[in-house]
Amino acid sequence: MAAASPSAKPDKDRYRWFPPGTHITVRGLTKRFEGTTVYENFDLDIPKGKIVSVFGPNGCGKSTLINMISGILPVDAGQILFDGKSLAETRIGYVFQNYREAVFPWSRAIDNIRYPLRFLDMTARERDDQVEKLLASFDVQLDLSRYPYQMSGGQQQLVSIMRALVVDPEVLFLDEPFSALDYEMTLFLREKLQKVLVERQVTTMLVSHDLDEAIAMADEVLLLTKKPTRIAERIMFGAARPRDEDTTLGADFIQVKARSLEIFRNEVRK
Ligand SMILES: Nc1ncnc2c1ncn2[C@@H]1O[C@H](COP(=O)(O)OP(=O)(O)OP(=O)(O)O)[C@@H](O)[C@H]1O
Repeated sequence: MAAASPSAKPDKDRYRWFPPGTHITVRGLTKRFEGTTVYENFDLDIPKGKIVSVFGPNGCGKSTLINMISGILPVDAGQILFDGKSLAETRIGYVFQNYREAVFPWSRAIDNIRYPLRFLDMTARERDDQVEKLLASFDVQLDLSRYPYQMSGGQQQLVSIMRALVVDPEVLFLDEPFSALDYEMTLFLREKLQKVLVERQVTTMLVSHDLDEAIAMADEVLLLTKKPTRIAERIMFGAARPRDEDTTLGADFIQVKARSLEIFRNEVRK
């Protein structure tokens, strides 16, 4: 007899059960907008310390998913836990697509980066150390005394990524963080971000419209269906890191991309 899937368990157990190595557990998630059901009784497990890319048809609810998990958007029903803890007990970071609205125009880069630390119970010295450590991990040349208007879009997004990471988040959410940037800056930021996330073992959910990016950044690609949204498939991608443009030329990448495209096309045709 086949093993019972978690969703076949009685509700009481389903809410408690999750596979080893899981960081985020989503159970029975339901979300409707004006009569449209986006998620209905949706379950998801996100592994600890891994990068999971979220990819799917237009409007299927990629942003809605990470916004609900990160607490930006209320859920209609369901439970979300982080290592069994609530969101309030978990340190998270969030990077928005639109960095222009995310960075504070009145603050220098360094003050933007430092900002979230003021909400943590730390001494001034500890805050400085935290910022220093982060800057060292990124290892980039950036004049931190500049204001956002004196920086390129890519530099501003870099600042907002650093601001999200300065609190040493257990979980990081990114909603199309590179889609407004030019290709050169995108490649540069992907490389830097990957390095820091892997070093710090941050559990990461990345929404991307770019399938190559979704795969190249990910340990696992979460492919979603059209609404009401379910998981179409989860595909592991185990290529060595650091990954760069050449990663997308490898046989394993091409295989994962072909399978992802097949699922995506099937969904879009429905
Ligand atoms: N505040 C809202 N009010 C009404 N409908 C909404 C709201 N936010 C999202 N939706 C709808 O919910 C669905 C999912 O939206 P969401 O932005 O999460 O999808 P997405 O997969 O991230 O989209 P895209 O591929 O366009 O980035 C869409 O049909 C969208 O129109």
